[in-house]
Amino acid sequence: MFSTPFLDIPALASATGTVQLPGSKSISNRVLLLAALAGGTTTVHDLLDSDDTRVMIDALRALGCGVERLSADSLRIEGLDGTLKQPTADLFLGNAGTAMRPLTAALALLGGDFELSGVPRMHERPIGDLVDALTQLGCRIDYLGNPGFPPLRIHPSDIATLSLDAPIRVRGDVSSQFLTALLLALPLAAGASGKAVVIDVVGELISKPYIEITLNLLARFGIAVQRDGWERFTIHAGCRYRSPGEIHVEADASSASYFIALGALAAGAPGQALRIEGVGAGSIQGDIRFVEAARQMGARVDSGANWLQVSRDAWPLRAIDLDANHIPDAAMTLAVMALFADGPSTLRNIASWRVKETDRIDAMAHELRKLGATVETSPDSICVHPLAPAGWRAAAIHTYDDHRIAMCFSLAAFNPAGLPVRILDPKCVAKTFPDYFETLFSVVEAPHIPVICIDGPTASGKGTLAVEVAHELGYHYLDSGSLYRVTGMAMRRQGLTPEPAHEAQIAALAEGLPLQFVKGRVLLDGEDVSDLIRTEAAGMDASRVSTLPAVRRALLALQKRFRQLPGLVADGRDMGTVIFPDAPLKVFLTASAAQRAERRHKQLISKGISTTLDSLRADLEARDARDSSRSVAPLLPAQDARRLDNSALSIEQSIDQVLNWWQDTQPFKPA
Ligand SMILES: O=C(O)C1=C[C@@H](OP(=O)(O)O)[C@@H](O)[C@H](O)C1
Ligand SMILES: C=C(OP(=O)(O)O)C(=O)O
Repeated sequence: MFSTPFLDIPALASATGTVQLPGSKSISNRVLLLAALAGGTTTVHDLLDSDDTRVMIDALRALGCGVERLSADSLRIEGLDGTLKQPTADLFLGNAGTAMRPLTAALALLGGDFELSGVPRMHERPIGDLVDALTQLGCRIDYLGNPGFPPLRIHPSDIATLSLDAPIRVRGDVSSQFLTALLLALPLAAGASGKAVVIDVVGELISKPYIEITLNLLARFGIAVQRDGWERFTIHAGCRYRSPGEIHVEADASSASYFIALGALAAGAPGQALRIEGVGAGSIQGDIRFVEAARQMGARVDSGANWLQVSRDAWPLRAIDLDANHIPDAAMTLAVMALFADGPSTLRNIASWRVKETDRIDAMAHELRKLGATVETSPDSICVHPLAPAGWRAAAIHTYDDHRIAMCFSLAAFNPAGLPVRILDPKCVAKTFPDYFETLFSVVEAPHIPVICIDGPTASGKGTLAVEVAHELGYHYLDSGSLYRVTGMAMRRQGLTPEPAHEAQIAALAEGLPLQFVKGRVLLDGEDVSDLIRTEAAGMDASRVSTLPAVRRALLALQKRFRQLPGLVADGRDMGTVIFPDAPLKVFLTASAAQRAERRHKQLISKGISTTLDSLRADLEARDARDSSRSVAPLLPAQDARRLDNSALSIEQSIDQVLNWWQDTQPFKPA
């Protein structure tokens, strides 16, 4: 996950490969609650691991439910079977509607004293219609803040005394999650009372396909519900939750929408499609119908039961006019696709957008306008005009702590103007898809991946500076100075010696080195070799392999391969001059020999190695002279490098300077 203040996505061109998507949020949280309400053990596979499921799991644990994590995406749940082990708890439910609404209903019926709260935005998301329905039944719920909104206090009630004779009326026109909450929880009452429970929906039910997910999963847990149109739902008398034992969660169809759009937008080579695995035509999620809308706009989509294959067909895309009430979440993706269409596109009947993670109609309009688009809105619709190539502007997209805004605006990086897109607070994707950007970067190609080169003499502090700049920008990091040392070490491990006779083998080894630089450490195939490559012998081997031309060529190729999305910070001695001569920012870092000698002295003393300042300084000066006068790859600043003398600067000041220079190269105005 990118936890940086912003993430810059360079202009993207094509997309190919396969993505495996994380589990469905809507299915995961329903299954977790149903497994907790049922008796016995349920093993859940392919569960979504994200903020929304974590708050649900933490809540179930706080209620005394046994939850054992088997792996990152599988859990074993010991159900409560109708009896709470912890009848009092304060539950924090973040911004997860699928936790707040269903838990409110379940806890109101289970009996106990609970406080339910969330992030500030959750306290602005309505819950009054659900509380009204539960109050009619005889449950006691107080608002702790504004009436109609969380936080809530739920008081104990006796399930035996609930009024179940008349149908329970619930409004369905603000959120379908109120009806889902009642459907998931009321089997408790139907079971305990031996009476059928009838729910009547008041007003036109929105987001209907989510009710189908609820009914489908209730059936998997042994609860049959009779549905009469979308107005009346009857839960059979005496029903009981029965665990299916094992259950698999499909991949998230709403998350699939970004990749379906990607396939439609990216100019892939003919016959090359983007493959999406884990969800397909057999999905129980309503958002799979995003495929129909994408096809209407011009995507070519092939599908199997649990896979999709997408490529660009019509170009520009065709404008669309759609009642998107059935796909409220995925429809946001259409609003960004509309920028690439042949006319204005309108999405209608989406008033619920206004009460989700943010007011999504206003937020989408505001951010689309920043890209240059003309956008019209009404209380329940949005109309987006396409952008001509010259109309696009580089924008820093505010994400309002809304995962879907962050994800759908990443698609703007396909703009024909070749502009990057800045996504502010990219970690908001943690709600449902923590690795969204990593997954995106694994299948897209960018014509120009940015590189920041930081070259300079030994002990100038370039390693520390480069690591920090990479960290701030969420970029990859290349410590090129360690490459010959690692190659030497890998060579010895293969039983080879630094002789010309082994040159080809060493070069082959060097080119494929499975190297990573993580938090200032050097990892070779996952093993931390940072200290091993710093020995005297490793230094000797490094300088001997560096004289073999085939090895130098192999390492050149290896270094270039570090240039990956979203960008790279490379430190060394010839990054800006030889390896990445087209880098948009090159920094030549220096410090006085006296300063560098002092820093090195402190470093060695802290490691218990005794030495004198004078001798260190003399060594450094001699090395500088050798480095800058040698005929092969002398240590010289690139012509277009910016010089930074950090003798009198703190590390923070140096980082700020480089980040400011970087900002100057970018087309974004400060956010
Ligand atoms: O039941 C569900 O899992 C959901 C229902 C929808 O909400 P509304 O019914 O409020 O539209 C949807 O937007 C949300 O992301 C998940
Ligand atoms: C509306 C959403 O979430 P929630 O489940 O919190 O309602 C969403 O994921 O887009």
